[in-house]
Amino acid sequence: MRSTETIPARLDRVSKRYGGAVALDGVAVDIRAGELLALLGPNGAGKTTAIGLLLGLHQPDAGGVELFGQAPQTLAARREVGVMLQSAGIPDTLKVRELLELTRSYYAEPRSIADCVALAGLDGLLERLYGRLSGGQQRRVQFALALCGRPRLLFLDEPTTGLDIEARMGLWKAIRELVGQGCAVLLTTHYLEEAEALADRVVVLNRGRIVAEGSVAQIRAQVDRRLIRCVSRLTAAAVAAWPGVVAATAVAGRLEIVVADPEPIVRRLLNEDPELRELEVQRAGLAEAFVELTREAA
Ligand SMILES: Nc1ncnc2c1ncn2[C@@H]1O[C@H](COP(=O)(O)OP(=O)(O)OP(=O)(O)O)[C@@H](O)[C@H]1O
Repeated sequence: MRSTETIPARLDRVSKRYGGAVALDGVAVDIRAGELLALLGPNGAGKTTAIGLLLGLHQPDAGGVELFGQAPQTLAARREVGVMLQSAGIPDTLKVRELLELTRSYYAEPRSIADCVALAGLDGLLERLYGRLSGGQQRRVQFALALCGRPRLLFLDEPTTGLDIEARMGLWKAIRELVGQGCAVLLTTHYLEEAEALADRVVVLNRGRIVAEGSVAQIRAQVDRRLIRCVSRLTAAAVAAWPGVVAATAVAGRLEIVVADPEPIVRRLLNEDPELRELEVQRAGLAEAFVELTREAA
């Protein structure tokens, strides 16, 4: 049998139902040290359930869940884990410094306050009450609390929601630094550019099943599509019905058309609308692949 002690997190053919609803159906994923795994999927795909199982908050109906080769409820395993969830439940009436000191006290070898401040971008916030911070500042405090115990496994559930661009870039840099130090990270995000920027590996869940898995480049190649953009009087609904068009949408006054083979569609576009402007063709990104993968599976 393969030793699993060095694998920070493992879901081994896990299934979970809530009454009649299947939340996860035979999902197998390992998260390795020094790897950032992005778990993607539309609403209801099973991402939160997967995190809940790994945190020991729920029991699977079938299959196994391990943290560092142990049950997720084990104290020794939990001490290796840092968590930043959507709902934080952090007391409003404590100062940022007090929150950090309290959380650090649970761990054997916590990071220094100065390191936490630097990694999470908390300059000038230590003496402020948590409840009086802006949403983005609170998010950064939550990140600091997740990493202050020097975890070997970090769960980041939509960590940059509500952050401005500068704060988001700062958080990405800190996440890369932690991964570089060997930390394993499970990231869920609705920002596909975040997965493109950070993920070593992507797992796409839909309706409780893995529908695609691999590097960002592999997922993108699995759905090798081109994205045509233009300004045109043609409607998205009309273009969507053309043979060879995978999807067509109107985005901010432009048509965005996903296709496998761009030339015939470009020809037809120019034929049907000689006034068409600002034509661009590019390789489709993770976002387009993701939409198609989750739609195919549905
Ligand atoms: N406590 C619960 N009771 C009943 N059904 C639940 C419960 N928790 C989750 N489910 C169902 O299980 C499925 C998976 O939900 P889950 O929250 O894991 O999805 P998700 O991928 O995290 O979605 P989102 O992106 O919306 O957060 C959904 O159909 C959901 O309605």
